[in-house]
Amino acid sequence: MQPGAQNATVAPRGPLAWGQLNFLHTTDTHGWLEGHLKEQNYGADWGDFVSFTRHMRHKSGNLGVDLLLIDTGDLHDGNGLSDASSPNGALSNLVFENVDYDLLTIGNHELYVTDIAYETFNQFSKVYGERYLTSNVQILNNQTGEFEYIGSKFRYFTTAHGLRIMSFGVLYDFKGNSNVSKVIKAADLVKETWFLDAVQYPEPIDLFLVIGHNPVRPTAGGSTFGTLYKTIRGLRPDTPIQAFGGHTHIRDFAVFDDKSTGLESGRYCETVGWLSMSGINSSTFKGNMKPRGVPNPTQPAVNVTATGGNPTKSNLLYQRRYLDFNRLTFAYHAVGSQDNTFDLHSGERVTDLITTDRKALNLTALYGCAPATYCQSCKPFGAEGNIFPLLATALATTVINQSRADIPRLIIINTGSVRFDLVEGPFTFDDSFIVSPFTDAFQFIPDVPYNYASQILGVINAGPADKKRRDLGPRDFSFTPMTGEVCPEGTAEHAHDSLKPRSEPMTRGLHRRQTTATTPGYVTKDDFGTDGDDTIHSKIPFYPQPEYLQANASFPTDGSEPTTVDLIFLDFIVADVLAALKSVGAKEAASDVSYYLPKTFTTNSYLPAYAKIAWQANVPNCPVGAGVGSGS
Ligand SMILES: Nc1ccn([C@@H]2O[C@H](COP(=O)(O)O)[C@@H](O)[C@H]2O)c(=O)n1
Ligand SMILES: [Zn+2]
Ligand SMILES: [Zn+2]
Repeated sequence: MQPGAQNATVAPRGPLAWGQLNFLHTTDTHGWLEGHLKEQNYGADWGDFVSFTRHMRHKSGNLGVDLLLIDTGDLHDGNGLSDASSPNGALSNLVFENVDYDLLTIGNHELYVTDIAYETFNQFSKVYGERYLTSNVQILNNQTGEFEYIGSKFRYFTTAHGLRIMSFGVLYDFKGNSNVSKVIKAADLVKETWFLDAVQYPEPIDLFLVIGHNPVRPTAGGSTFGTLYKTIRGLRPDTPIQAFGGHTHIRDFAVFDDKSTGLESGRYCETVGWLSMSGINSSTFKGNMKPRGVPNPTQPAVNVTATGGNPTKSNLLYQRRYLDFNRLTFAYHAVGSQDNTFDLHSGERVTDLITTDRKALNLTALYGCAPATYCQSCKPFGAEGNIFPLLATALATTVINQSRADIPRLIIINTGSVRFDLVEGPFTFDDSFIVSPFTDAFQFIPDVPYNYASQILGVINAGPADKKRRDLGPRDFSFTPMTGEVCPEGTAEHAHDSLKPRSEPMTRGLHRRQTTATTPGYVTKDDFGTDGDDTIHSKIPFYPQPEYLQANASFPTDGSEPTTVDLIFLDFIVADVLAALKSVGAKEAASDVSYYLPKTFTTNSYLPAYAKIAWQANVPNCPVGAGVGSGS
C-alpha cells in the first residue's frame, strides 16, 4: 500500500470456494497500480497484489488444484503512474510485469498511439512470450514491411495438474487504432483456417479459454464473444468454454450454456475477479476435483436471473466473486497459504518501486485545491456536484486562442474523455491524468453560422448509438458511476438492459466518513444472482450522462444570439462533428478544420490550467485527504 493510503474496514462475506480449476482476473487497470490513494475500498497497490497472487499460488498448490492468472488489457490512460511517462506505460508496465500472469491479451488503449503499440509489441509482449495472446491483432514489422501477430495467435498448454487447455485472446472489433496495427474482425477470424484448425486441434482439449478485451456478455453491444462462442460450440458441442472479458469496466458474469460462462472484472484496480470450477472431464487431470478444508463451487451454469432459468445437463459447478482491491480482502483470502505474514519481499519491492516512480514523475505536484467533489454520474447531468458544469466552465476559461478571444465560441468534447471523479482537496499532476488522461487536441472551424453550429451538440448526442463512438461498433459502456449516498431504486437493478452498467463502483470522498458495517460500493446483479460482490456494499446513485458536452464563451453579453461562432471540438471527435454539420445542411467540411490551439494543449491540459487560475488561492487552507500528497 502506498504511503497515506487507507485500508478497508469491511471484511469479505466469507471464504472463496476452490474448485479443480481456479482463476484470478484483472482487466482495464489503466495504470492504477498505485491503488486508489483517496479511497479506502481500493487502497491496495500492485505490490500488495503481487503478494496476494503469490499467496494464492501457494494455496492452490497446497490444495492440489490449478490456479490461472489472467489479464485482459487496457494498461494505460487513466493514472499519472502510467501516463506521465513517455511513451505512457514505460514505467508502469515494468511494475505491472511483476505479476506472473498465465494468459494476457491486448486492449484498445495499447493501439491508439503508434509508439505505445510498438512498446507493447517490442517490450511488454516479450516479457510474457507465448502467454500474450492476440488472436486478431497484428502490427507492421518495419523491417519486413509485413504485418505480424503482436503475441501468440493461440496457446495450447497443460496446467500443473494436467488439464489440457486451448486458449485465444480476441479484441473486440476496434476501429480507432493507428495505422501500424490491424484488428481482424471476429467474423473474419472465425473463418480463418488456423483458427478452425486450433478449435479442432488433434490433441485432446479439456477446456477452451477465450480471453478478450471484449464485453463478456455476448448480447452486449460491441461484444464479439457471441461469434467466437457459436463457432467453437458448433465444432465442439461438449467441451467447456470459459470466457474472460473487459473493456466495459463493469463487473459481470454471463451464462452462455450449461458448460460455458464468462466473467468480467471491472476496472482501475478496483476489482479482482475470482472464478472457480469443478467437473471438467479430463483423463490427465491429477489434482483434486473437490479440494478439502475449503468450500467448493456449488452453482451449475444456470442463469438464475433470467425468467425460468435454463436447464443444465453438465456436471460443471462454478463460483464467481468480485473481490475489492484492498489489503483486508487480500489478506483475508490469502490465509492458509503457508506464509505467516501477508507482505512478501517481492510485493514490498514492487510497492517501493511505485513510490520511487511516483516521486520521479513528480505526481504530487499541486495545481490547486478543488473546493468540492465533482462526480461523473452520482448526480444528474448539470446538477450541483456533477462534474460536467465544472468542466464547461474550465473549458470556457482556458480554451482561448488569444487572436480570436473575442469571437463567440462553442467548445464540444466527448464525455468519454473524462475518466473519473474530481475529488475535493489537492488537485495534483496525478489527478490531472485520473480525471482527463488523454491528449486529444482542440480543432475548430471558424465563423460557422450559429443556426448550424448550435444544432451540432443535439445531433451528436441524439445520434444513433452505433455512430456515437468512433472506435467501438454498436455501443460503448465506458460511462461508469462513481459517487454518492444511496442508489435510487432500480438503477443497479436494470442489469439486463444492455445500455446500463451492471454494477456500480464505490464512492470517492463519502466513504471515509462511514462507520457502519456496510460502505457504499459495487452492488452487482449478474446471471448468478446478487451474491457476487465479495464485500457487501450499499448501493450508490447512478445517473446516465450524455455522450458530449458543450461549453460556450465570449457570447454577446446582451443575451442576443451571435451570427457566427468558432466551432471548437476535439480532434478525437472530428468525424462525428463533420457528419453532424453535413446532416444539418452546413457547407463546412474537413478542409475547413484546423487546430484552434497548439496541439500540445490537450484534454489533459485544460483542468490544470483552470486549477491554476481558479483554485490556487485555496491552497493554504486545502483539506488534505487521506493519502493525498503523501506519495512523495
Ligand atoms: N484518445 C482517446 C481515446 C479514448 N477516449 C475515450 O475512451 C473510450 C475508450 O476507453 P475504454 O477504456 O472503454 O477502452 C473511448 O470510447 C473514448 O470515450 C478518448 O476520449 N480519447
Ligand atoms: Zn478500459
Ligand atoms: Zn477498452
